[in-house]
Amino acid sequence: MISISHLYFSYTGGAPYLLKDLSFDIEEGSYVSIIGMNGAGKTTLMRLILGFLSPSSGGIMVSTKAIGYVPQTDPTSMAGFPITVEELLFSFASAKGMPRSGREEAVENVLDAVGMAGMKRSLFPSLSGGERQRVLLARALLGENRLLILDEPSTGVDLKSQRELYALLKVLNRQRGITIVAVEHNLAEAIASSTELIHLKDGRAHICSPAAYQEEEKKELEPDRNEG
Ligand SMILES: Nc1ncnc2c1ncn2[C@@H]1O[C@H](COP(=O)(O)OP(=O)(O)OP(=O)(O)O)[C@@H](O)[C@H]1O
Repeated sequence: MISISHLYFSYTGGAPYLLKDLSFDIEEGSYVSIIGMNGAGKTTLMRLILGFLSPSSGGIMVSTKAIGYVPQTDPTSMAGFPITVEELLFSFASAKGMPRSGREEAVENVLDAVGMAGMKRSLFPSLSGGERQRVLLARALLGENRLLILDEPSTGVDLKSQRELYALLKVLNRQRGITIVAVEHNLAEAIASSTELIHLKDGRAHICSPAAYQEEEKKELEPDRNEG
């Protein structure tokens, strides 16, 4: 679904590169979390995949245009803009050029999918962090999107709502076959939810299963038994 080949990127256009010679594929139906230290380039890689940035060299191929993007929720945004959940989704459906006749059903369906149908008349700014995140997820699902790209989905979401949110993402991935790519600070959830991890370190990408990642981390923490 996404194929990255010998990708180099720097914000200055030349060396030193933030991302160096990245090559990997993200298969349809996978749930991939991009992890790494602050400043490792996670958001940059996500923006490259979304096409908001262009590689310095190398290529990125994304085989679908049906991409839903879930940005980080900002609790202060839209505070003075009293739009209801339903209105927010209608305006997005309309901006996407979705035919008027199908909009109501499409909005109902995506709100159902994220468990927010009962709150469609609520004002968006009055919702909790977790509820807002669900509405943004619903918005990203409009138009039968098959690829969801999320930027730190648990930011501003309390622990209980985080658990619900990741359970929902897993259902969308495992049961509906939606491919998920998430920039993730929440390592525990990344390990529990993902089928693969992309670990960015020193400009390189290490692709591994969550189990292999945990094994590697354990080895790094263990004292070297052969020493002494
Ligand atoms: N528009 C920009 N122009 C120049 N440098 C930038 C720009 N955006 C990010 N950077 C720099 O690129 C590096 C990687 O940033 P990026 O946001 O991709 O990292 P990250 O892994 O997402 O970090 P974090 O975990 O802190 O969110 C950082 O050193 C950052 O300062």
